[in-house]
Amino acid sequence: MNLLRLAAASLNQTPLDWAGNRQRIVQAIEEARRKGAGLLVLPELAVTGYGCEDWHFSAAVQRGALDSLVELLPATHGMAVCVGLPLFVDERLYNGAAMIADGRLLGITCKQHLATDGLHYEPRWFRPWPAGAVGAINVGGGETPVGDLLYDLDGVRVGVEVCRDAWVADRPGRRLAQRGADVILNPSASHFSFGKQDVRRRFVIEGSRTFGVAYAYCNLLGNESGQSIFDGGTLIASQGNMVAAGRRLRYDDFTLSSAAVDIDQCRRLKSQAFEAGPRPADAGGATIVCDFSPRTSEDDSPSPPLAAPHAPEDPWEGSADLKHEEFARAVPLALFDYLRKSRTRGFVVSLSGGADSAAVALLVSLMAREGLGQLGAEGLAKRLPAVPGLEGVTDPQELIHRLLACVYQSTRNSSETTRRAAAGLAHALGAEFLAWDVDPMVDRYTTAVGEARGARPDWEHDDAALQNIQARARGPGAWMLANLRSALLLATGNRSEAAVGYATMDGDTCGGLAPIGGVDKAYLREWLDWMETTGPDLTSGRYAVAELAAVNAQAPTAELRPADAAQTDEGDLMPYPVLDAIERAALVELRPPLDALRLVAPLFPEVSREQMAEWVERFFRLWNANQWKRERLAAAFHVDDHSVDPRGWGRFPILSNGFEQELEELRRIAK
Ligand SMILES: Nc1ncnc2c1ncn2[C@@H]1O[C@H](COP(=O)(O)OP(=O)(O)OC[C@H]2O[C@@H]([n+]3cccc(C(=O)O)c3)[C@H](O)[C@@H]2O)[C@@H](O)[C@H]1O
Ligand SMILES: Nc1ncnc2c1ncn2[C@@H]1O[C@H](COP(=O)(O)OP(=O)(O)OP(=O)(O)O)[C@@H](O)[C@H]1O
Ligand SMILES: NC(=O)CC[C@H](N)C(=O)O
Repeated sequence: MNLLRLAAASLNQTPLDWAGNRQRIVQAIEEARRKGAGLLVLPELAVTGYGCEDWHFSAAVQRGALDSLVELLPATHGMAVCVGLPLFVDERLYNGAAMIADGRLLGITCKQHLATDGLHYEPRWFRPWPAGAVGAINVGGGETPVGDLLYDLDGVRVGVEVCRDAWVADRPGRRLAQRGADVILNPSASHFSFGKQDVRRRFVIEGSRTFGVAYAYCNLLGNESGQSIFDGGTLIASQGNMVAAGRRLRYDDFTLSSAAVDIDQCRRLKSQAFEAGPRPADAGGATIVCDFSPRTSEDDSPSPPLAAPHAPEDPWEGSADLKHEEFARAVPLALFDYLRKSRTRGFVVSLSGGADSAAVALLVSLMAREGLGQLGAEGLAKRLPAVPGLEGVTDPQELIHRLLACVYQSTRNSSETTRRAAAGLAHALGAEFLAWDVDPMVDRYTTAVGEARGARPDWEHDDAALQNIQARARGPGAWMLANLRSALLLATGNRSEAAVGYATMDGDTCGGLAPIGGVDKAYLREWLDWMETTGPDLTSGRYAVAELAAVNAQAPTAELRPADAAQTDEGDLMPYPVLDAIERAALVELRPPLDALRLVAPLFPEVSREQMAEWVERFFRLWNANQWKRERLAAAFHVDDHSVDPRGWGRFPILSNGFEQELEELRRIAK
């Protein structure tokens, strides 16, 4: 048998953390060696971190990456390892993946298809490497080939697709297979979004089947640099079957999977099924030959196909509620890494008893529970050295009490229902709960401004100003509490309200981080219902919060107008499911108002066309008027396939003509 034990590791890296990134790389190499692996793939740009932003341009960073690579060489003794780093060649910067074998740097493959989609802006820093081209650079005093390379490790031929290379129709994998690749490695930095792992599984399995290779995929893990979440979730496929799949969304520094693949069987499949045509004479590229053999010991056997294409330890991956499970894991992990990497001591949430702030507090508690479940008390305390007093805390409620403070801030328009819901939820989670009244502050401002202007604001004429002063009066106290605890103030805004600016700037937008800014309100309410009755299947068991009933029973309301106005969000705006449908038509599909109406109207047959036209117009007007606000919202995690965050997915001019002509057309035709 011609067996090779392949390993793929996901790493929780941090931009510019030279020593830490190296340490995790070395730990993964050691673990792979313990598992008997001969070849290991590590994530894209793992040496520097993927999210270095404009510091990718820095010559010092580029030199630091090569120095780090040279330092790593001895750690690869007895193994072949592929690891990503930026590379400056002939006045241009490339996204590279170095292949090291038994301490020797063989070459660096460069990414051919840069990520430009969604929240990726790679072409700002990197250039795509032309297929077939080969160059050279000097690393550590030696000439190293770079570019479109195939590595021949004592007869086992290994090629590399760097992340997006595998997402395009014209995959380099096909040419690598034609040139004789037995194995393709994919070092990735592929951000989390709902359901996306299934796409990755498909191209890994299909790559292995159609190219007749063994395919090993790895990704970054956790919240690397602030906003993007990475799943981890290593994958290894052979002959069209998944043979290893790592666990996703873990709190570890790294995770590793390995599988033994039979190179002879891959070659058999290739000769029987791969439409390679004649071996191309002019495909270009270079094959780097090395006498190091990555093959496994005699007593290994080929790994059998997995029963399901995900980690066998994680049945939640096959759940009908996968989206809810993913949300309950991805955002808490992102919060954990944010807390850890920002070296702050915990979180503060202004808790209203409504859905948004309840969801934010709940996500923090899920972070604490799952962090404790996965890492144990000692492991968790070690990962959060900036938070005092965590040593020996084994009770999740006690842990949450240390990490989360919630405050209810009433005005005369607050109700007993919301106060009780807030107190009940904070208690159920174990969070510290405080309450104070902000009415005196609201009164002071209203009186002072009114007296100075010679007219006290009233509800008939000054509705928005009187609402906003209440939301703003809640800011200073919440910030003060965050300062006192050296904690992060979490903003509670969701994507639906960001789309239409339904929030007070410097009021309920206060905060440094917006955990639910990436999801729409209709989904959030669905998730909260599920959290009340079912909940995720955590390490410590299934976790549902019955006390959410008091939150879920309410219609979303800002509670800013006097009680007799019976204010609701949907009364001010439109039903949230309608808002989300218009948002998708307008922001994802970039449809003008009339097209949006034609798309959305059939989804809600109970709504008259006139009413729907009014809501479509309202959406476009509010969307247009509030770009400036979105530019100032706290950073949100990217979790859905789109977002309204101008730093990431959704860009729009702050000033524009506001669809005036298109809205005129909408009104004319809708009548
Ligand atoms: N293009 C532009 N560039 C820069 N700044 C711009 C601007 N246009 C307005 N502005 C400024 O923004 C101000 C208006 O913005 P802002 O003060 O935020 O207030 P605004 O957007 O007018 O009103 C806030 C809305 O959010 C709702 N709300 C508030 C709080 C909580 C909740 C809830 O759901 O709980 C809902 C409230 O019912 C109201 O409909 C203007 O006075 C002006 O100074
Ligand atoms: N009485 C309150 N005490 C503390 N914070 C409040 C209070 N009222 C509003 N807030 C803050 O303002 C935010 C915005 O209110 P908003 O109504 O949009 O959200 P919510 O009350 O959490 O949910 P919902 O919209 O479903 O009622 C809240 O999430 C909360 O952080
Ligand atoms: N780093 C990348 O190349 C990302 C590619 C791909 N579009 C993804 O999101 O996974």
